Amino acid sequence: MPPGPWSLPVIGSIHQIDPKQPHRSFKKLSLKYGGILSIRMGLRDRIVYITDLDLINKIFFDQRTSDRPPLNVFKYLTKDIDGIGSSSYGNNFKKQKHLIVNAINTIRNTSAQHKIEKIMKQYLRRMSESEGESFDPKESIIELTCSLFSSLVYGSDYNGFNDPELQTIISNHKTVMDCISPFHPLNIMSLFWWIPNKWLRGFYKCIKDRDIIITRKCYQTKKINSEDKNHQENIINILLTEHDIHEKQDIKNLIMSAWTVFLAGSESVRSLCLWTLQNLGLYTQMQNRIYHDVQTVVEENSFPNIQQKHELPYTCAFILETMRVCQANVLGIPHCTSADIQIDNNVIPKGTMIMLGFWDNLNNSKQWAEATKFNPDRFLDENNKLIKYQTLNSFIVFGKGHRMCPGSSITLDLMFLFVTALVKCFLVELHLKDGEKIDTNGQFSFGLEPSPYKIRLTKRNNINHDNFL
Ligand code: HEM
Repeated sequence: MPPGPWSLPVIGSIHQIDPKQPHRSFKKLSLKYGGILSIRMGLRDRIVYITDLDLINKIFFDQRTSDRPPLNVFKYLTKDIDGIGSSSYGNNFKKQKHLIVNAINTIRNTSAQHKIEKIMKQYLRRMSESEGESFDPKESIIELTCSLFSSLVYGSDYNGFNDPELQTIISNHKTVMDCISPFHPLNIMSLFWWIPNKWLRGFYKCIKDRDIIITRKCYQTKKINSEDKNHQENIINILLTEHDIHEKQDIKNLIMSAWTVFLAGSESVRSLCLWTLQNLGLYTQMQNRIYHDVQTVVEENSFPNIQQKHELPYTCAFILETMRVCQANVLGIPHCTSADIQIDNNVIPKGTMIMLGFWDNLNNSKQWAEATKFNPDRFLDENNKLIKYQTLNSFIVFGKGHRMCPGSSITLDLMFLFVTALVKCFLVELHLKDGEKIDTNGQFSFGLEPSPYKIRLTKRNNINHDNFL
């Protein structure tokens, strides 16, 4: 095993990791032990942490490092059904991933614009009600993202954010995300999975609710009106109708994969929306530039269209730079070895969990000039065209290779419509008390999200909100 800190009985070296900023603790350890190290957290075997970019890229493309660790929380979440996020690398995984990638692409080409536009309008109408007041945007962003992904994945068409089913999904989602954190007591001390406790009770209730809701969705989705198919298309429907299903297990796997897409998508986009709002408020000149570009490209009182992404490269660069500096998945999603392997002179046994230094590489001066500076222009070439992020070796925001995120393109579509529509309607300002400074370090739960902050939205004068919304 690679070198690493010594460990205490029971807790291992968990005391050396700050649960609010684990990526910074891991960075400190890597300065001492190098680009690959091992550490014991709690009662579990040593895990391997890798921050060396060349090694990370090898991990992404090696089948033997493309399993997921058998974490208790994943096991109970998925009930041992092989959904896309948690299943081991193999034929079933490859089939599921292929189906999911195709389903997401179909949605992008059919209903995405219609669905996102409809829900963004609900969100903007809601924001107009609190116009001029200062507020914490977190709750409304959770409602927005859960609503968006309920629509994209299940085809849910809620009449506003107060819908009781949507509210149940939101509250369960919060509980599940807390329990998934690698630093949650349930994941550090596996003992808690067998002793009755409040976390377990909350967790099981969410899983029960989820199963009831998804089952209902699967029945409802069959009723899609074929005349308006394009607008109503959703991921569950595509998966269940367009692919050969030979056995019951296939259906279970597909449904679990769709739920994973809901969970992974809504959670990552939620965090990204919050970072984006914060950055729009922090960098007002950049917000003005985005606004000016949007006014030039998007017609008066028209809602922006995903196709206009190509005409608004600075807006896309702003989104990519937010992802680089404010990467939510600071430690990625853990990988696991499926065989004994040798990495950089170290023998890593089969079944070892591997965590990757995403944040470290995205905020490292070795990879990015003036890495700590927020500078969207780094994603534009000399002709002001957007540089393809796929060509940048160190832009590992979505991972690469076998376990790469299947939601990368739809994330950019969603974020593009979020930023352009919001900025077209409102001036976004941070609300800070006298002398107050914003904490840009963020707080870790499952991913890294901004510490609480308040914003104020002011309506743009030259837009007719009634026509636009
Ligand atoms: C801010 C946006 C997002 C970021 C930064 C992000 C990042 C990531 C990362 C780093 C991984 C793990 C890669 C690895 O293990 O090597 C991942 C996996 C995954 N993401 Fe995303 N993601 C985002 C949005 C989305 C969206 C919108 C969806 C769904 C539409 C999605 C669905 C998934 C799924 C299902 C996996 C598991 C893939 C697998 O295990 O093979 N993500 N994502």
